[in-house]
Amino acid sequence: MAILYGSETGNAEEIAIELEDMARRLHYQTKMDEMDSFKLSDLLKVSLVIFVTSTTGQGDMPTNTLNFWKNLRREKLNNSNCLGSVKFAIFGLGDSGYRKFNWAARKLQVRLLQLGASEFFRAAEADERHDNGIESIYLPWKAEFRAALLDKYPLPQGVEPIPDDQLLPPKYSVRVIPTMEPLPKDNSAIKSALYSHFDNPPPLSQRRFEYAERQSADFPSWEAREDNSWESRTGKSVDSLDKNNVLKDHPSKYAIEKGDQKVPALPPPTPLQIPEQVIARVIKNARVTPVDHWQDVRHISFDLHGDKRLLQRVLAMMGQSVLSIYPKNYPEDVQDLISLMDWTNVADNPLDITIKPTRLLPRNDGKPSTLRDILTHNLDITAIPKRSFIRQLAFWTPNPDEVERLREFLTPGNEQEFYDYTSRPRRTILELLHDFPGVKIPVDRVLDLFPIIRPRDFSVCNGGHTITEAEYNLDGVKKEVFPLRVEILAALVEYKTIIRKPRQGLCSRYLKHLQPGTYLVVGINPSRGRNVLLPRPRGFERPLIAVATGTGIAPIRALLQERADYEEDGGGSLASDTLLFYGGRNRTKDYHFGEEWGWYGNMRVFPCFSRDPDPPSPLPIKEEKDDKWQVPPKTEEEELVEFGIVSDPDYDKGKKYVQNEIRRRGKEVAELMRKEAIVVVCGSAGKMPVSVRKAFVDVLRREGVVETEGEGERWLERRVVYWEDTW
Ligand SMILES: Cc1cc2nc3c(=O)[nH]c(=O)nc-3n(C[C@H](O)[C@H](O)[C@H](O)COP(=O)(O)O)c2cc1C
Repeated sequence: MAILYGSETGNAEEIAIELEDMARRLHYQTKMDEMDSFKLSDLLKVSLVIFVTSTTGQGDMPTNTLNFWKNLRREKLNNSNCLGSVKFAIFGLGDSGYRKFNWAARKLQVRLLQLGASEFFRAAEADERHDNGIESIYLPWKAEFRAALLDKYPLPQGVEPIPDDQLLPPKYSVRVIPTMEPLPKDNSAIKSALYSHFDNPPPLSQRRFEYAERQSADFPSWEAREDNSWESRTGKSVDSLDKNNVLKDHPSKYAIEKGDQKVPALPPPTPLQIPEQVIARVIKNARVTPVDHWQDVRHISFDLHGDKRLLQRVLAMMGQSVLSIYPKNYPEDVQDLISLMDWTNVADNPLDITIKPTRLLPRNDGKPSTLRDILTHNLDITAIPKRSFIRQLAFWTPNPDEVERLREFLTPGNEQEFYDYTSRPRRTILELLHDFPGVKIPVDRVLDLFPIIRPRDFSVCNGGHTITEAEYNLDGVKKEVFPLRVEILAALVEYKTIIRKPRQGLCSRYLKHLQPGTYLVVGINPSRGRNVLLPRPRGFERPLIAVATGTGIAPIRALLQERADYEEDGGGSLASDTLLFYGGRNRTKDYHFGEEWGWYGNMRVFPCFSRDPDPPSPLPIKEEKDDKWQVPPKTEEEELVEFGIVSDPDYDKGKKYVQNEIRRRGKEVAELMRKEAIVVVCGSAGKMPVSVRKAFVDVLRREGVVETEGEGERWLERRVVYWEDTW
């Protein structure tokens, strides 16, 4: 059985892990992986395929399915019945707050059926908005699915399912290499990496990175060698800046500072092979909201260095790109886990990893990772524990009370208790392990147990010439590659939970403490909206109606800067053709980039702040003509209801939201809609995009562009470009 998932934040992956565990207990040979790791022809080699996929973007397939999906959609497969022998089932994950609920799963199902595959069990569509989340659909579906498997494909006589309390063999293979043991003969990569960096030079990007570091005037190598205050001051690990050498390759033999290692406050730079990677040097990390504001929003600038071709590609993305930051765990948390699990003696030995999850990125210098490496860079030890983690944990404690408590969480009917212990207080894996001191996870099971850290994506918030404005010289040294400047606007996830513990997202904590001068390895890719928003040259000559709430302004600012450049370059005139609706809480607190909008002569900005006391701007003057909106005359209250301004009293009443403002500016909006504007809506998911779309349809009707709501919807689908990026 193949279990193939498409997942952005790990929910679908967790379901896939659970389904694999179930299938292994029914004696299936399984292969569980990202959809993209599977070729179409591989589908013909397995008896059953389970697809588990979430939906992202606006009804889009997740990133790790895009290759597979592209292959599946190839035109030459049409009418070929090429998947005639494939039997499949689909579990979809979505959020009914989005218009295109569970579209990825639906699209996949339709295409598989078109190509002749048959569905051997009913598809399910889980909704994150459901009271008990995805589980409320998943748990009963899984039970039925298991029963259907046993019914349709019964086990041979005398063979029983493996009970849940019996340990399955590990899926991945991890072994600690004792320091003095001769290296495995069959593993020449490890051998050469350990013994000689000449055989195995680091990739060019790593060498450039090290070169840049050494050239940097603020890297005092002598000071770094004499004491490690530099390390704790800058958070950079000195070791990672050194050339590969025998001292580094055999630290236990040659280490100078034995026993006197100060733990740096921040994790060292990522030594991982990140796809589409560039080196980013932090230039600025400024909090842009006042300290008394509830949310810490950071405006962070980076200079990008790296492969020239990739940098050219970044330029071509014209600000419509996404920076993927790979957060890491803090040394103190890693050490805490190492001590808790009794791994101290092996934590810094190289590991021999032969079978590993696809998403586990190897080191970029070809060297074997140590346990401490993978705990720092690869494994998410502060994630909220999922079911599959707890299930496995019960095997690793000798304490029967702990086993019982762990198993209780998973007993059907105890979903609420599980939720109250894990998600509600946002308890971390590390905290859970402190609650169960009997648990000692063997090193060879770490990859089976811990989830892998996912990169966090941030929309680049600058475009046009601001991308190429970075200094060509770094500390007076001529660079061999030219840096680009990209900026992000990141709202940090920090809050107190019901157990009153302050919480920080893994990436938020990492970003919060990033110091200027720090180097990171990041990924950069075009945003999903790029092709929609930037068709040259016509795209820039079309009017723009932009709607942003909070940090949703990021991709819009990049687009505005790109368009302004186009105009300056004589590409065309955008005069009076841009409307920006911005929604925040308070003008003085979260009007991100508000001071910049005056620079654009051709743009009208309508900011609205839900928590500011200033009154909403007056309703538009009604035209006293013969249109049907005139009769019968309405009271002001009725008018507010009609225009949807108070349609949802709890949400809208007395407040200023972007959708209200769109209705108030109906004339200007309709004028640009008639000129086939590009409409972009960015910010929080849920009610905002739904209300905004409704407001646009109302405006089209009210201004006589269309007659009915259905026509209004069609106008938005076909006559304008309508792009949503909400999360
Ligand atoms: C940026 C973003 C866009 C989304 N778009 C949709 C959508 O168009 N339709 C839908 O049903 N769910 C949508 N969702 C909801 C996800 O499918 C849902 O949260 C799911 O549990 C995520 O699973 P994953 O972690 O495996 O990706 C979206 C979520 C995010 C964060």
